Amino acid sequence: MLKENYVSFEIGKTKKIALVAHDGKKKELVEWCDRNKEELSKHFLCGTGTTARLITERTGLPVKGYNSGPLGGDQQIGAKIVEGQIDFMIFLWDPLEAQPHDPDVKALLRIAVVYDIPIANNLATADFMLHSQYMGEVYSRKVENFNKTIQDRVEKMK
Ligand SMILES: O=C(CO)COP(=O)(O)O
Repeated sequence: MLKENYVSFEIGKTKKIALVAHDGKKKELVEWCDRNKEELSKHFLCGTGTTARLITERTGLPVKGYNSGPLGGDQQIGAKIVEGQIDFMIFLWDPLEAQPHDPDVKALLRIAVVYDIPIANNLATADFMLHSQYMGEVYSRKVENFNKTIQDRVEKMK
């Protein structure tokens, strides 16, 4: 039963990492990326517009930039998660500052949980993730089998 409701996704050794930080946390994330640029350079990096630009300027690492968060960047990253294009995310959201796009922030965090994406919301977690043995291995994460869910729902509606 459990088996048919879940499908597993294989993640290669090169991870696709999303990097996002609110304004009050950007300096922290940029400095963390600089300290860890050797490890990060082994992976594919992307991020919301301003965060991506600042990381590239400081570290020289290529970071594919989406729109700025308040202009839809969080949603673009959420869509990439749904498409299987992101393996894990470092998202330093600011617990002390209200955001105009709070619904987008929530949506991104929610969809990352739905798709079993590891998420670091602070640098301590980011450190643990980056130094995990799984970084150098192929890893399988399990997500609900959405085709099965749709099929079950369609059956119920009949
Ligand atoms: O607002 C953000 C995440 O919610 C981040 O967007 P920027 O990187 O464009 O500032």
